[in-house]
Amino acid sequence: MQEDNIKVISRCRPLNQREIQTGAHSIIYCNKNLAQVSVKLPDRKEQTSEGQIEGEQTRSFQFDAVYGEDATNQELFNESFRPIVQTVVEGQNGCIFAYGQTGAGKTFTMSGNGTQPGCMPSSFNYIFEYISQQPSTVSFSIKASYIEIYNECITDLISQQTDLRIRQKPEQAIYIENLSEHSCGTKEDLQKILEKGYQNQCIKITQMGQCSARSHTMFIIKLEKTEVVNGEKVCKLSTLKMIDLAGSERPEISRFKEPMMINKSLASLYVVVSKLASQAPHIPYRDSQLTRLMQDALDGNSKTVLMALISPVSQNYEEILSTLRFADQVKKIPNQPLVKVESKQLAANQECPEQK
Ligand SMILES: Nc1ncnc2c1ncn2[C@@H]1O[C@H](COP(=O)(O)OP(=O)(O)OP(=O)(O)O)[C@@H](O)[C@H]1O
Repeated sequence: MQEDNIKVISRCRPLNQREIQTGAHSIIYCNKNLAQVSVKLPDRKEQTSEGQIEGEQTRSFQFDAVYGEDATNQELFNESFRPIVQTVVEGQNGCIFAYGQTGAGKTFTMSGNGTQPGCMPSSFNYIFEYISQQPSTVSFSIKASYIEIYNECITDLISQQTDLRIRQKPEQAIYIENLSEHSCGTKEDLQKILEKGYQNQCIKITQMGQCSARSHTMFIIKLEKTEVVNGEKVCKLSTLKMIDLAGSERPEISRFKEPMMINKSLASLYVVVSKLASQAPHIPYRDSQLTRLMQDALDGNSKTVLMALISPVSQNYEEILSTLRFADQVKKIPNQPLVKVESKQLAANQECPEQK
C-alpha cells in the first residue's frame, strides 16, 4: 500500500511549574504503541461551545504517531521529521508544520533550546551530514529564506523588507517576489539565518507592540542537487518548508484584542483542510497568504507532517479538543499520488535552471 503523503502526529507537553504549583493535573493520556491520544473530561462538567458534555469520559484520536510528556525533541526528529528531510535531500518537496494553542510547545518543538535542539537545527544537521556522505559526482547548493506572515502581510525576516507579494508564472510553482535567499554552505550558515530572523522578529515585535504568538513563521530551504551520470548532469530542485503557526486559540477567548484579519490565515487553513477532507471540487487556497504558500504541502506536491501540539491541563480542554479535531480533519485528507519533482537533464557545462 502506498504511504500517506500527509502524516499527522500529536505531542502533549509536560505540566509547567506554575501549573504544578496550582495543583493542576494532566487530562491527556498518550498511548504511543497505539498512536492514540485520549482526553479525559475535566472533573466538573463544563459548558463548551457545543453545549453541555454529557456522560462521555474520554475522547480518543488516532494519528500516525503520538508523543507524551516524556518524549524528547530527538525522538520526534528521528521518528517523524527525519523521513521528511530525507525526502527533500533525495529531491522531493517536504513540509513540517506545527499547530496548537499559544504555549502548547510549537516553538519548543520546531526550534528547541540549548539542551534539546528542535526540528529545525536537527534538520540542518541531517542535511549536511547527508551531503558529506555523497560521492564526488553529486553536488548540492542550498539557499535559505525566512518569512513571517502577520495580519496577511509577508515580511522577509532577513532583509526586513515587508509587504512582499506572492506571484505565480504560468505552469510554475508560486513564489514570493523579492524574497531574499541566502546561500548556505554549512549547517552553521543555516543556523545563523534562523537566529538572525528570530532576532529581527523580536525587534519588530518590540517596535510594533505585536505579539509573536499571533504571527506565522516559515523557514524555507531550497536544495539543488546535481548529479553527473555518464557525462550528463541531472538536476533536482526541492524545497523544505518548516512552519511555526500562530497560536490557534479562537478570537473570542484570545488574550489579545485583535481584528479578525490576524486569524484570517488560520481560518482559511481550517476551510482548506475541511474542503480537502470532504473532497470538495474547489479548494480556496487563494483565500489567504498562508494557504497559498501551503498549497503544495497539502495538494500532493510534498511529503508533509502536521504536528498538533497540546497542553495537558483541564483549563485548556476546549482548545485541546479543537486542536485534535483539526488534526483529525487533516488525517482525513485522502492520499494523493506524490507529484514527482522533475529531474532536468543538462549538458555538462549547463547550469541548473533558476529555482522559483
Ligand atoms: N515538550 C516540552 N518539554 C518541556 N518544555 C516544553 C515542552 N513544550 C513546551 N515547553 C515549554 O513550554 C513553554 C511554551 O512553549 P512554546 O513557547 O514552545 O509554545 P508555543 O506553542 O510556541 O507558543 P507561542 O504560540 O506563544 O509561540 C516554553 O517555556 C517551553 O520551553
